[in-house]
Amino acid sequence: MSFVEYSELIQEGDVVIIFMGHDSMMPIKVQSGAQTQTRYGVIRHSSDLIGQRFGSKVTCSKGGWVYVLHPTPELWTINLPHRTQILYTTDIANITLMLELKPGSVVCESGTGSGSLSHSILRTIAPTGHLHTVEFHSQRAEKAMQEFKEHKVSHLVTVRNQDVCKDGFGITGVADAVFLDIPSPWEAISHAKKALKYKGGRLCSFSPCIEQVQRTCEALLDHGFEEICTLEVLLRVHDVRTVTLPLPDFGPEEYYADSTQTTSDISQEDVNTSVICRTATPPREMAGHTGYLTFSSKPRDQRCE
Ligand SMILES: C[S@@+](CC[C@H](N)C(=O)[O-])C[C@H]1O[C@@H](n2cnc3c(N)ncnc32)[C@H](O)[C@@H]1O
Repeated sequence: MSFVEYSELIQEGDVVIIFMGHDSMMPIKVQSGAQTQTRYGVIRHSSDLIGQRFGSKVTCSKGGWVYVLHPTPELWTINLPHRTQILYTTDIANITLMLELKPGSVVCESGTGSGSLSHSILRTIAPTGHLHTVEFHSQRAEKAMQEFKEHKVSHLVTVRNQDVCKDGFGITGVADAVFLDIPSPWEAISHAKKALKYKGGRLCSFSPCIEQVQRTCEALLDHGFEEICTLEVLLRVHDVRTVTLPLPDFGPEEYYADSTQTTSDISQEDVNTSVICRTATPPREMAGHTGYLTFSSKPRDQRCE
């Protein structure tokens, strides 16, 4: 199992997502001889998991069943152990699109945090790209390295335990894109510029407060970045329900005289009845603020042509 390649069968050491419902999942590491307790009973790793197909239905000791899913970055984001605030898939999808990430991209990221975004970046840039991720909290950097190894993506990522605002990303002129999720991104813009390719590249900074956005935009302008644009991505979940609606009033009966349908074709019952239909309504209020995403482009460095 790897986060960047699909495997058919579950093996010792794999991470498996135990799916008990859309809002009830947990990640487990498969170890022969180990057991995992669920509300449906025990799952025995040796007999119930190892050698089974990813996606199978597994019956637990109390007779209930769960699905055993192959991990994906999306499933990891909603199941990972939180060491920090994390980015969720709605923002991650836009970051991936707007940074123009693709297989082979070289990307810089800081801070690594809990590695939620890192896993999505890695899946997108595999098999030939590379992620340089910088985290100044030593235990978080250590834990991220360990997870990348367990998830078989460590060949695609370099974790540096340093302050990105002081020491930068540790590379010069090779990145296609830079992503910042730190409290003072404006202090890292010069380092981002240095890390990006001489022919240019894309930058994104995530900040929850508009004052942080303002300072970052000023720093981006000072360093010659172009196409600066800030987005807030809101997930609008529509509520699907059944409603009863009165039939529309098409006016007095004589109006039917000109139509192909005559009044005798329409029964009084039809005219007076309501229709039952399925409808979807958006929420009246949106309490979904995560943060602002500020994107910009570094233009080609004229001096290096
Ligand atoms: C909100 S978390 C990042 C979460 C990450 N984007 C994710 O999706 O899991 C911010 C991280 O940045 C780190 N950090 C803050 N300032 C930093 C700096 N100057 N250099 C390196 N890391 C920094 C913090 O230690 C923290 O782990």
